[in-house]
Amino acid sequence: MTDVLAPARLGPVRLRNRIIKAATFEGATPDALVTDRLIEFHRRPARGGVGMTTVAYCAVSPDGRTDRHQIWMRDEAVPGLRRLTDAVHAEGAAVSAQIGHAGPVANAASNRLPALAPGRFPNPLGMRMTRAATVDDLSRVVRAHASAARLAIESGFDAVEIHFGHNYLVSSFLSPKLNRRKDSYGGSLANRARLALEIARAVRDAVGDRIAVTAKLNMDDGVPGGFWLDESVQVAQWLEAEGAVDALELTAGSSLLNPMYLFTGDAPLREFAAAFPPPMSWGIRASGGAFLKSYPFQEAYLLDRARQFRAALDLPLILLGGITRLETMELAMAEGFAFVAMARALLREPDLPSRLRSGARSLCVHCNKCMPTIYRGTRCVLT
Ligand SMILES: Cc1cc2nc3c(=O)[nH]c(=O)nc-3n(C[C@H](O)[C@H](O)[C@H](O)COP(=O)(O)O)c2cc1C
Repeated sequence: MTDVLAPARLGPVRLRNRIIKAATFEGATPDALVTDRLIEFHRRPARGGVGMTTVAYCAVSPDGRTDRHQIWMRDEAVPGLRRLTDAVHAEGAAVSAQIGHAGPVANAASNRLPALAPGRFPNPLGMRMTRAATVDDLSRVVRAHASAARLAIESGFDAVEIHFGHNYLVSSFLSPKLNRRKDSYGGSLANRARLALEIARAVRDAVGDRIAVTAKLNMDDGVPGGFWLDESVQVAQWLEAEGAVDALELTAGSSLLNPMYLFTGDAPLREFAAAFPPPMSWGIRASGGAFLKSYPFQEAYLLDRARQFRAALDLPLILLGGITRLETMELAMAEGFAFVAMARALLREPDLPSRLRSGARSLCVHCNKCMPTIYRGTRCVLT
């Protein structure tokens, strides 16, 4: 059986094992540039034994950030990113840059730029209306992904992960609920998936086989009328046919409409509301139960859905979602997944991978109180 702790190939890159640190926005880039704190954030899981860590989030343009404190890929960011990738490599791990455009999840007020979306609708984070993207906007976004991927190579990254999930821009185009366009980017699934495929192709053309390309794709949005498995499997098959990605990481949920669906576990309503100034905090508290719905946590809670992709594709797949134990990783390997990705368990214990073989158990309790810390420096509140 495939050993999750043995070296593996991800496209052109060799990883020392099959455990990937999933993207968790670090809240460590106040000037939208790399800081020592961001480097330390990634050095820890690298030293702790992951095969690859993922820097989140590297927006492809200033309006593609969820807020103005996030890095966007530009020449000025390269020297800092180079220091970061050197630090991770020195620990023996590889490093991926999550690139993407936040679309309707962008905070327009913070960015001082409109949030792009398939159409015009309220953007709760910036308390503004989104701007319906024109075809020219979309071409600019496609080119920006290619350029971000080229900068990732220049910065020493081993991979880029394109964000196709969580109702960020591409995921909002995939959603039949959010995308009501009448042009060639709306309507049929082929039209709603056009942006995803154009971006994947542009990124692959830009990087060739110099680095690995992965995409983090929503299997479902967790929203009535949203993007659902049957459509997502088809999009994954189109991505496979394009040969544009070396692996797919399977996720779920909507940062815009149902954030807890991403995570499962407790909904940290009080802590989340406290992360915002009034009147946002009052609004969150008032509508909290509806916005921050809690779902019971289960080990490998995305596995049932991910199996449908495993059955329909040859492409290497990365299983994500509530993976905390070596047995679960072994199960994922036995079921044909090529990698596993972990987020919260590695915030709790960045060195967990190095202790798995000796029987270590994760101390993460899925309280999700790490989630609202993204505004002040992402961390596990229990450490
Ligand atoms: C604090 C925090 C920040 C996150 N930030 C991102 C992000 O920037 N991009 C992303 O795609 N997912 C983000 N996620 C989601 C994780 O990558 C992952 O999909 C989710 O936590 C489920 O994995 P887990 O059960 O191993 O935690 C974040 C999760 C947490 C807890």
